[in-house]
Amino acid sequence: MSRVPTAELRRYLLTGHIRCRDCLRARLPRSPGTTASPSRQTRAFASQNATIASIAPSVSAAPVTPLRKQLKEQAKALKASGTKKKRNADNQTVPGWELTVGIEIHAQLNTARKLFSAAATSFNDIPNSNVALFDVAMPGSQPIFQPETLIPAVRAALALNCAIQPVSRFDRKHYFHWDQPAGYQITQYYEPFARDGRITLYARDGIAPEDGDRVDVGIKQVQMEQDTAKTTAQPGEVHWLDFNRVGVPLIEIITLPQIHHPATAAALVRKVQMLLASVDACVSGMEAGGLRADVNVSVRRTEDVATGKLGTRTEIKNLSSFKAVEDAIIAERDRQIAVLEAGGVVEGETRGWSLGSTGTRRLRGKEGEVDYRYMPDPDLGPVVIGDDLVGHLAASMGVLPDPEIDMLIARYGLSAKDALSLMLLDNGARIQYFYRLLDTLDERLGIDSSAELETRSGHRHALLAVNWCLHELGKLTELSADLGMTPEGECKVPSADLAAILYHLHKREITAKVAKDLLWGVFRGDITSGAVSEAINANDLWFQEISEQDYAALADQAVEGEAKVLGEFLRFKQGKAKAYPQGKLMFLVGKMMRTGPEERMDPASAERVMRSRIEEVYLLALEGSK
Ligand SMILES: Nc1ncnc2c1ncn2[C@@H]1O[C@H](COP(=O)(O)OP(=O)(O)OP(=O)(O)O)[C@@H](O)[C@H]1O
Ligand SMILES: [Mg+2]
Ligand SMILES: [Mg+2]
Repeated sequence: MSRVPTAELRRYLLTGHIRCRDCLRARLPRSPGTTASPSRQTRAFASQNATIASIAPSVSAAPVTPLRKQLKEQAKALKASGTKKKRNADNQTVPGWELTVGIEIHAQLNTARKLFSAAATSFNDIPNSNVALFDVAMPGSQPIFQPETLIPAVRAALALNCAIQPVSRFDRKHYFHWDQPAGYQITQYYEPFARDGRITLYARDGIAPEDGDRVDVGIKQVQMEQDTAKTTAQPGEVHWLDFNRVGVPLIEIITLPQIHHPATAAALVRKVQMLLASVDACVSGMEAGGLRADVNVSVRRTEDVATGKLGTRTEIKNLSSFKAVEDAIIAERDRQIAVLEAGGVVEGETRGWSLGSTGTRRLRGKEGEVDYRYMPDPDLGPVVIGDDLVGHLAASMGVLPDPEIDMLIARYGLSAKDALSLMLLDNGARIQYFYRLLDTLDERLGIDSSAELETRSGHRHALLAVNWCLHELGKLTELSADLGMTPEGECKVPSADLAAILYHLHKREITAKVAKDLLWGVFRGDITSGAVSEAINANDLWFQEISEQDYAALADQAVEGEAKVLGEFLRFKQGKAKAYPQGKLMFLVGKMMRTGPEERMDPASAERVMRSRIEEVYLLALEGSK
């Protein structure tokens, strides 16, 4: 992130004095490094507030380390410590105990304006450039509810099967922290705009096997509220603040305490992300910070389940990955059980979790819990949502994830796992890319995309497209920067260019190896958009396959001296071995590929010819000689 230009904000925050009338305009640094060390005043402000950090409800001050790196370091540390962690899949239950979890999910709504001001909600702009006077609580400024924020909010609540409330209200929730200039957050709590929802999770969503085929989790309510400023911690107790995020509309989705397994909790958050993306309600997913989860955890002995009374809950705030949700719940469950088994009591408290840790850590206890002094906001009237709006949004909602996954499986022959991955990647944009790619591919292959593709060969090009969308595009991001995927489903590899590559591959006009090289060429910009075929021409990359006779000759050569290997095929034919020796077959194919002109050979053809030579020539000869 670039440096936060503090000059204007400092003036306001420290002296209450501000010059500009509308938005706070950022000033670019005069030269790099000139303002890198913060002024005494900023330091004073930061340290004065440092103690407050420990009681503030949300501080997103963690320095950003790539997830992959964090996980690697975590694995290394575990290996070094000699402690082998139990796999999460084997750690869903503890005999004699029942776990209960309720989740609060905060999601940034996809709107152009903030909740109570007309400032833009763009996050990639220069820090502190999208800040209206109300957003920094300028005395005299007032909230102006932006009705358009209701559109994604209501769509999200409908996707969660909630009852939309005709009248809802905003309250002030008071606490003091630097990321909240007014000293209170405007939120709905007592009269939210949506209640009584439900989310259904299936086995394919990744719920714990103990939950069977499906589990329903109730949604207590969905409320609208303001986001806080973004804090970036710097060395020496200095914090940089970006007020672009202040006042951005959020929804808080609160589930009932009806989840009993850690994997099911993670699956619920994943599904909520997918649902919000499918109705276009949310800007980005967890990996990009658009979704954050707080998990509430309690345990009770199985013999106490019949009493209906839950154990005391603790809350772990601000989890930012699905894995963190599952890991933190497991760690907290085990901690609570250990406390109770040692004869202690679980205290209601707020706890924190950082990636790679093995336990949750206490942030504040119940006695330290802030009294939020909720009160109705006198500057805001009730929000009235008419049936016409609800009806219109319900009618125009589009396909939700479950029917879409069903369709992907039935129509294109995808596995449930691949369908789910496609839906989740790039917060729903990867599947849009897949549809664009498939449309172009269908058109080039002359396939009527509206017709049912029931045969296996009908699925073949779709499966090829899925495979490349998931795995080959995925490989590009492993080694290099991101794909630059837009919400509409276009990226650095235009779908039309990938369609051209896959068209030639599907028609067996190029090899898979050449196709992969072309993909890199397009990604790096070496091949300009629309010029895939020209690149194949220019570099003489067309596949000129050797003849069947050539393949047969290579097969004969590969089989020479391999009597023992051929014996394995004979054993299978005679029923002495149960499984076909596929590994041995591929060994022989490998030999063929190494001796022949690889760029003119197709491994699938080599395999086919080798298999038929074994069956029709060599085995007959072997049988005859016995
Ligand atoms: N005994 C319990 N065990 C586990 N979860 C619980 C238990 N009791 C309540 N919960 C869950 O705790 C969550 C409470 O969230 P809610 O937003 O209503 O209150 P809060 O956490 O006090 O407020 P906030 O954190 O927003 O200031 C819900 O998801 C609920 O299901
Ligand atoms: Mg809450
Ligand atoms: Mg909470």
